[in-house]
Amino acid sequence: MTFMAECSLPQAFLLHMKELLGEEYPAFEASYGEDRLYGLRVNPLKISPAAFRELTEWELKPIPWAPEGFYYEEGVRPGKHPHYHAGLYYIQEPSAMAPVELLDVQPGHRVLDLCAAPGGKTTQLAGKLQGTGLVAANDIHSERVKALVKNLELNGVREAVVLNEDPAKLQEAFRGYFDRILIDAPCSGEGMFRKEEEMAKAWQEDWTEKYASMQRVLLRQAAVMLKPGGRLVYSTCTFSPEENEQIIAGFLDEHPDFEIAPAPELPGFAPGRPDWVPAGSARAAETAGAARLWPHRLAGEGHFAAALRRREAPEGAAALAAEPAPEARRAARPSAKPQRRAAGGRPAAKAAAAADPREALARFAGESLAGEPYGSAELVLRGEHVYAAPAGLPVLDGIRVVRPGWYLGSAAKGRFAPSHALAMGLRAEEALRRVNFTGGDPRAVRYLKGDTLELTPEELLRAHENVQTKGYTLVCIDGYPAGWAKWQDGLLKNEYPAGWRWT
Ligand SMILES: C[S@@+](CC[C@H](N)C(=O)[O-])C[C@H]1O[C@@H](n2cnc3c(N)ncnc32)[C@H](O)[C@@H]1O
Repeated sequence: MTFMAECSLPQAFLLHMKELLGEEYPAFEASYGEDRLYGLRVNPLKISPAAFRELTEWELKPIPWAPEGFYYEEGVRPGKHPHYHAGLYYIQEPSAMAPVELLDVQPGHRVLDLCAAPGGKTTQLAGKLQGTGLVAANDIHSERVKALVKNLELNGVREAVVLNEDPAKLQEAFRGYFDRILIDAPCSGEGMFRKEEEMAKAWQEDWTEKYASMQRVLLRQAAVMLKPGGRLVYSTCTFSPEENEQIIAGFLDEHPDFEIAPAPELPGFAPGRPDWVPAGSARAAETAGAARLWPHRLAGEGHFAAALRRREAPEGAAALAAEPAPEARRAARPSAKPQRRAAGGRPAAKAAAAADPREALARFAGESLAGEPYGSAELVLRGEHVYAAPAGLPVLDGIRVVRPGWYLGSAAKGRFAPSHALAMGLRAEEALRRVNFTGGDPRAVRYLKGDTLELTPEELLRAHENVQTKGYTLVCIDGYPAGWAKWQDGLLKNEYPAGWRWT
């Protein structure tokens, strides 16, 4: 027995795995003696994997199942690099990159990430959407939603709405609405033991049943929100069949309009195990189409993912099944001109009575942006705060909406203060005034620490000579936005948010 298995893994877990894996068990157990693996995923909303590999000095090895995923060497600290603060990559465990790859997200899709915090998979989904469609990122725990919001902002995701709601309440508003749904379910986390020893210490034998009952409910709720012809991926980072094949088999038995979309044959992926489903399930055999990522069969900590397709409804029934909820119908009504409404049901006229933040935004855009990067998005107001909401969302009255869209900034007394999220969602050339530091320039880190910097007028890059030197300046690192500053008289006044600073 390895040191790790002997010292820290729960005995009941090991016995269960031994029983399940039989001959394969020694290899599984030995994997706990191996070093954990480190992964990052390049953010295609910012940079292509090839361009990032050119830019970085790190040695990166491709992760076979994720085109943007790479292993990095132990000792590298990707969270402590200016490129991290420019949102060029997300640090993610390699096998956790698999579920989104099975979801087959295409540009223009409406995607739901039902259990999204802290947002690793949401940022991956957003990358697949390439700035089109929308991703609704939901999590039931409000504290965890804060990290989700931050990660979406850091990664420059524009087309996201962030929800903090019980899925039971989402069902009506989003009935038959989504093309793709990811349920990265809360689970007993057995695949995290090598990465986080604390998880192994906390694990309890009854967790599998506790989580399985939550997972059954989540899957049923998600199914209601999927369009006929749509696809849903259910994933966990645990090995127990009770939380994996048994959940899928039970769901298929209850839902004749769903079928497994078999996982692609990728290096190291193992099939699901129908033999681990107790007798009595009519559709257990189909669970072979799921993917199991085992730590002894591939370079990753372990995951389970099953892709499910909702069959197209027969003619006639199709219209009924895809019928959106009344709220969705109202919002989906075509209008001649993009609506500009106040959030939370407040009449737009009332919200605009004082000074309209949208006018302040338009003035700011004229002075500091090349056009209006939020395009035809619906501008949503919350007091003095302005958001660009993705098109086609249903009305979300009664639902806790943490972010109704891309947060653009706020206007107090008619002056617009652009948000950090706006800076992170821009491309460098969308700002009229910018400064660029290389990743190796000490001023990049000083900017991220919140320092005021000296900057000659020659270093200030203006889109054309009519742009005033004084004003909001987009600070870029190796050409990628990292935040705002204000240039005046040779000084770059730092606008990097206090809570984000490099420490
Ligand atoms: C495995 S984690 C998600 C990790 C995330 N997908 C990522 O890649 O960063 C599961 C999440 O489910 C959330 N959760 C638990 N019960 C939930 C429920 N009933 N509805 C929505 N989210 C729930 C937890 O707060 C937790 O953040």
